[in-house]
Amino acid sequence: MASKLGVSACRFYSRAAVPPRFRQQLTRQPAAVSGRRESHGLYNEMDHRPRVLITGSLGQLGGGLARILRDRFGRDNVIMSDIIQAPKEVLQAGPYLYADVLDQRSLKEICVNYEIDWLVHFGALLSAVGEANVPLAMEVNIEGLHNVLEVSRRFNLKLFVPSTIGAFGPDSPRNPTPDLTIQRPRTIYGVSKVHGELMGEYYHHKFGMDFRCLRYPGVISTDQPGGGTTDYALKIFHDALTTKVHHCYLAPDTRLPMMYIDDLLSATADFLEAPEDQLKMRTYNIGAVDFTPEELAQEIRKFVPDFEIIYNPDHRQAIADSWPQKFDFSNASNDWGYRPLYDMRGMCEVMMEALMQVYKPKHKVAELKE
Ligand SMILES: NC(=O)C1=CN([C@@H]2O[C@H](COP(=O)(O)OP(=O)(O)OC[C@H]3O[C@@H](n4cnc5c(N)ncnc54)[C@H](O)[C@@H]3O)[C@@H](O)[C@H]2O)C=CC1
Ligand SMILES: CC(=O)[C@H](N)C(=O)O
Repeated sequence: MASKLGVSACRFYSRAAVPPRFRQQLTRQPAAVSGRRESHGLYNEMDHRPRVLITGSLGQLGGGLARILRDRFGRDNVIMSDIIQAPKEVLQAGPYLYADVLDQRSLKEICVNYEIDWLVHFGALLSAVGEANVPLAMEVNIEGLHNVLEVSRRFNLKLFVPSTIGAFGPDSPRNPTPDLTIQRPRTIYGVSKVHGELMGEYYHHKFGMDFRCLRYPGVISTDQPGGGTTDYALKIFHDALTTKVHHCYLAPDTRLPMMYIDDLLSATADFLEAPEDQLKMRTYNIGAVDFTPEELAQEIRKFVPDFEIIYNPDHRQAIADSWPQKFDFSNASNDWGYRPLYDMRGMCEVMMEALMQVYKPKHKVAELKE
């Protein structure tokens, strides 16, 4: 497991903007990725690696994806962006820009000036935060999506937009939830994500856009989550290693699909690179495990035997009760070879190992079991 720890145990960040002088110095190695547009001169024309822009990249998922894509395509070919100031580590790790997805003109400028080929659209408000501010969620998640769709159409970009288990609702089959079924979500987050799936597929059929979408489950990592309904499954690990008590806002038997971040990031990078002829659909479910808070607490007790969980369900319970309990991701496995590596035990081990590096000096934890 040790080799995997570095992937998720910290965030990866870079420097503020790429000045023109820096861009002119860029030289890149040839590689076999087709579909690269003609260069207008700032970059080496022999380089066929894609240049990728990630919006909303300072959240839970963006830094990790940037690191994987930089390993594959080169440091300077992956441009992180967001509307907040980046920490020093981000600024040192590669290009970082201010980019507001509500500003279509500046997105266009970035795509032209940096010769962007692929756009990964992570800028969003998650489920719990979205319910607390519906007008802002509509702006960022719907108007922001319209902007990236238009920019991608205009400049012939490959566009990746993640969706979520939250794109399903109480009328959907919940155990398991297939790719194609009833979707009547009850949150603005879910409504905006179904809208994103349908708009992307429409742009694919109408304009031939290479739109790709994965429906993610709750993502487990050591990082700070963005304000979703599945966030308890991250905080519980920190609490287990600090106070040894977790106050859970969901009921003990609330089952939700989840996956460890390393699986999610490799799947996303592989899906981005999958040849078009392998894709029978544009939107796929992916997942790995599903568990309840009580099952997760039991697993954590193998590492911290006196760990306690106290249940106080709040408004997030209704959201969780309307979401899938188990995801059917067989189409992703069959069509483009998706295979998660982490089961629940492996995920708990890697989380505990990573967080013990952070908390161990202050807290004694049971030895990891073989
Ligand atoms: N983390 C998870 O468990 C899951 C995430 N997803 C999706 O994956 C994507 C990324 O998720 P996370 O990294 O977890 O989200 P996050 O909430 O941690 O980060 C979102 C980022 O978007 C940025 N943002 C907000 N308004 C913006 C604007 N106007 N312009 C540009 N950026 C803006 C925020 O500053 C933040 O850094 C989202 O679309 C989310 O819906 C889907 C399912 C599960
Ligand atoms: C599953 C998600 O989309 C996200 N983590 C949330 O809980 O809102």
